[in-house]
Amino acid sequence: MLRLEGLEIRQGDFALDADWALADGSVCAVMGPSGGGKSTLLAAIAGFLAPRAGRVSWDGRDLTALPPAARPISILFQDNNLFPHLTVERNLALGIDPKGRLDAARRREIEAVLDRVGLHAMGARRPAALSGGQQSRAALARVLLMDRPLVLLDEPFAALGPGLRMEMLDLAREVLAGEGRTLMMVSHAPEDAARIASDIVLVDAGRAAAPAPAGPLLETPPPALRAYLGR
Ligand SMILES: Nc1ncnc2c1ncn2[C@@H]1O[C@H](COP(=O)(O)OP(=O)(O)OP(=O)(O)O)[C@@H](O)[C@H]1O
Repeated sequence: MLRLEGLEIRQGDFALDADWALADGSVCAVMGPSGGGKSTLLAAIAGFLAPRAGRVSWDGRDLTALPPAARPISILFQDNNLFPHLTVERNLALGIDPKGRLDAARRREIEAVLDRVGLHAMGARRPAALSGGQQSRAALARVLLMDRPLVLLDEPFAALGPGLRMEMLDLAREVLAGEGRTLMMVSHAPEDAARIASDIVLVDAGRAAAPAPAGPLLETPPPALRAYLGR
């Protein structure tokens, strides 16, 4: 279980506090006004930003002092973080081994995750030879291969058209949350949250509120969320 205990994040003049836990297997949308601190919250959980006070823990283990790579977390950003000069297969291999080694067993493992995300036999291509949606699938395949229990999505599908974005959200839920992983995703689109989120964390006015069930919150949004949803 992810737990944020008395977490205080400072970034220049900007301050954000959080004190809550997120149940395992949740699909949690992180919502709130622009500049409210959604990406900052994810960066602190992932370990790219050291908090001024408090702890980030997973299953009771304090992660606060650990570098990002040592945390049970993978993070997916909008640009997908695929190296353009490397094949999809090599990009995926780098997700689990800093040297990106490819032996026969590793190749089979990579082929299997590529199949799961709908990229059968595309491992030899470079990212430029894939469509935008296929690149998103490759990035998702790398997260699958990394097999960490907490996955943070910082608007990875925002550049895709609405139909394709929904397809990718469904796929993310199916292949990631479907196996018991916990998902947190920053989203600007209420329909994203309505589609896959079990919970919503509202980030506003210097505070990341505790996760609350998505259905009731979207149905009767509090003022900060209503403004954000444009209602
Ligand atoms: N490196 C930095 N130094 C100082 N302040 C920063 C830095 N990066 C971001 N900020 C500030 O931190 C606040 C939160 O930014 P953040 O990107 O987390 O917001 P967000 O909710 O993700 O916004 P958006 O929805 O626009 O992406 C903003 O006020 C921003 O100006």
